[in-house]
Amino acid sequence: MAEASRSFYSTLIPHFSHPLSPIRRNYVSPTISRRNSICCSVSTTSNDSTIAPANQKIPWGCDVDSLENASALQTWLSESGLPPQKMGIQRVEVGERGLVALKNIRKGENLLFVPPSLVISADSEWSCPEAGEVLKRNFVPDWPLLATYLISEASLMKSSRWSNYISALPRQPYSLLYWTRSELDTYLVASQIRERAIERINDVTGTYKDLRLRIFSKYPHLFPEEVFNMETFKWSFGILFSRLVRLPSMDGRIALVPWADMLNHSCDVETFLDYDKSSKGIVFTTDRPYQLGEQVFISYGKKSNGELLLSYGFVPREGSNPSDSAELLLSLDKSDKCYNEKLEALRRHGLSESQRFPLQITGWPLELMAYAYLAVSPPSMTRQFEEMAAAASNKTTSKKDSRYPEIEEQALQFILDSCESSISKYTKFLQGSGSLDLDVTSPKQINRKLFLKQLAIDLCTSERRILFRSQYILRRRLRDMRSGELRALNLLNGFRNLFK
Ligand SMILES: C[S@@+](CC[C@H](N)C(=O)[O-])C[C@H]1O[C@@H](n2cnc3c(N)ncnc32)[C@H](O)[C@@H]1O
Repeated sequence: MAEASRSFYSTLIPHFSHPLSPIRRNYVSPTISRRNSICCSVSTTSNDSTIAPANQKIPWGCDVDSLENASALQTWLSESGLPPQKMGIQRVEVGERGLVALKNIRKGENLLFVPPSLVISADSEWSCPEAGEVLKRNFVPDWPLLATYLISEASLMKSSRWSNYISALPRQPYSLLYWTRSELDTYLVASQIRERAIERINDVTGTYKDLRLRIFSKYPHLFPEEVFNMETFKWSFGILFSRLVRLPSMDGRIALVPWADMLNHSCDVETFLDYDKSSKGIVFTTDRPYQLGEQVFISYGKKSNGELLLSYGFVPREGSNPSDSAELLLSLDKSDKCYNEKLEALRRHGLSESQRFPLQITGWPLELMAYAYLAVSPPSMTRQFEEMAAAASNKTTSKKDSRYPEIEEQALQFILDSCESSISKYTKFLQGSGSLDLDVTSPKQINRKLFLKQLAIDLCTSERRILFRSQYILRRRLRDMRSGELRALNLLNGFRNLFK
């Protein structure tokens, strides 16, 4: 459940990179439910899955709302050293299963303690030690290592130490990893999160293919294809994306924390899981009081609605997420006389001809403005291309707030045009999708397609709202700027007439 976005909280994580197949680094948004949030169904029946046909059923895990497996997990955890807790697993309104207060809880109270012996990390012992040694000898990084570990332990069923934990994990975790390419293309046509989902799917596919080529194929007795295949990797990565925790007090180590990973996300809370050095366990302290029976939440990090959909498969209620953002795509004009010079300058700073920038309801980043200056600057400003490109990159060292008054109006108009073309894509999708308003909290209640469509509608509505706000601000600024110019021109003409 961590996020390795730029801010490294102990959040539940989506971002991984692996040296086997280098991940493409994008400009990451700095910051991404109706009544209650709704999740995406993952039980795909179509066979146009981007990764692999989803016809092979994962033989482990349970239905996402299974309380039976969750209570077996609770019993096993208590027997294995989990101290008595102030919360219990129950069916909940937000997130299907979750943790609920078993007594009144004060603000600032420590609500959870999971000993390190019950945590899964890259250092965990393998039931099949030989398999673990092979991966470590090949310097497989933490993300793919943990994904392989999870499959390896899951395949051992009852003989794995983690059998009760794995049985309580969702058989089909929610996330955009489970949307087929045609679902992404149809429902997320307007949103930039579609690109992020495709990149992520490609990264997972690439990681699996690299592991297969370099390791699994060489040790088929340790990694048989019936067990270690694309489908099982999709499952294990889905679990990692939606449940992994980054622990700041352990140098940002990533881990699966059974029990703690039953906590659902709320945009209203700011508490995170972390390792507590004095009590030597994973803890979390409440930032508000809870009453007996109330659902307890943590924060998965300051993520936009799109990022939450991407990794966790749900979209918070419109306007309820202060970290929400919508990505705006800006591109250089290919017919620009200085196109090549601008592109080279961008490339020198790790950028390309098209870049995504996050817009928030409160405004947009300086990098976006710098990119816009570069995009509209005339040949006479060639000498400034370099500093504009540097400011457009997200490197903290470059000066970002340079202003170029002579092209400010064109830059703002350029952003406005991109904003309006993006709005029209959202509007086309939303109008085409009709006013579907399904009051559902479980994917089981509804046909998969309708369910995904509703998620897409929720996402697009919230992203378009941010774009509308930016459009309003941009139009107002341009209007003020132009009326100011007009006034100055009138004044000048007045003087001229006077002297005539
Ligand atoms: C770390 S798990 C939390 C426990 C999970 N509910 C379970 O029963 O296994 C993260 C998953 O919980 C669900 N979830 C968490 N917060 C949610 C929210 N605010 N709204 C809807 N679903 C949520 C999503 O399915 C997400 O992928």
